Amino acid sequence: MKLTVSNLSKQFKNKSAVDGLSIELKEGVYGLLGANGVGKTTFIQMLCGILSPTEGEIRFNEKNIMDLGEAYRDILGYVPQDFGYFPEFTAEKFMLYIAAVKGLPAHYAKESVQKLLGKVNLQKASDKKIKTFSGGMKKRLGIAQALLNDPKVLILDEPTAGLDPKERAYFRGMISDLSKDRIVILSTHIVSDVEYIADEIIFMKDGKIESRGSVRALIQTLTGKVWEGNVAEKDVGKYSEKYSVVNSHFSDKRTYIRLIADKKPSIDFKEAEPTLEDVYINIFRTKEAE
Ligand SMILES: Nc1ncnc2c1ncn2[C@@H]1O[C@H](COP(=O)(O)OP(=O)(O)OP(=O)(O)O)[C@@H](O)[C@H]1O
Repeated sequence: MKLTVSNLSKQFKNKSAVDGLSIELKEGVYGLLGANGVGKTTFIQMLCGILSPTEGEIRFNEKNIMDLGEAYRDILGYVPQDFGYFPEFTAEKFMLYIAAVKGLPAHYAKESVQKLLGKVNLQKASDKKIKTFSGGMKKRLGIAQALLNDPKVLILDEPTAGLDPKERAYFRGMISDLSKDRIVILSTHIVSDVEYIADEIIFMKDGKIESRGSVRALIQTLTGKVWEGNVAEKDVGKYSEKYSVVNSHFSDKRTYIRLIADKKPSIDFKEAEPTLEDVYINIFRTKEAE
């Protein structure tokens, strides 16, 4: 199974939201990371066949998804950023409604609705109206509806926005469980959402793929380049002008700084273990500086 994106572009008037993007995706979890506005949603909407590209194409197992039409929608699950949740519907009624829209047979729908509500831990809330749900419950319902057709390609756009840390952790576990035999694409600007569950990270910037690889490989690119130290407050500006500062905070009369540099910046610094957050900030900071 593969999803092949070739030279994909989307132009909105004079704005190029996606710009000549090519990638091949196989079974596994992909974390699509990038700051707000880099083109993630536009890319995802094209992957779902909701938006048509200005140029290029997307193929599922060598067939253009636009030509596949309904057959592609049958294998696709999509959790959009904002979902129209029908506040007066109960969770079960909403799921049955989506199952009908997806054309699933009624007897099969009834059974899988209960199973899926269980999977996302909403079984007890199945007869509660959606307007009474917390943000996390709505997100979980969004995932459950996307799974109704047992999709081969599952796409989630900013799925953890508005969730608290506990809900985020629960969500990560759930995605890991779902990833077998599927292509799962998870778009986010939050590194920790994908750090532990993605087989591959795709950094997107200005409508293009800036960098990609496994978490481990990406982190390794910064080995020996991440430093942390405590410096006098008057020197903070000097370091932030010269280096990519990942983190800084004032503590105990001095300022703690974590930065990226090819060589040890001064005797006040010691080498630190790189993280994916460092990679993210380095990519976006370096480019901004240019
Ligand atoms: N329908 C549209 N018409 C004009 N410009 C658009 C349209 N949709 C998106 N854009 C622009 O294209 C760029 C990419 O937007 P997109 O929503 O894809 O980014 P994103 O990475 O998903 O950001 P976010 O996380 O904020 O949704 C932005 O500059 C945005 O303003």
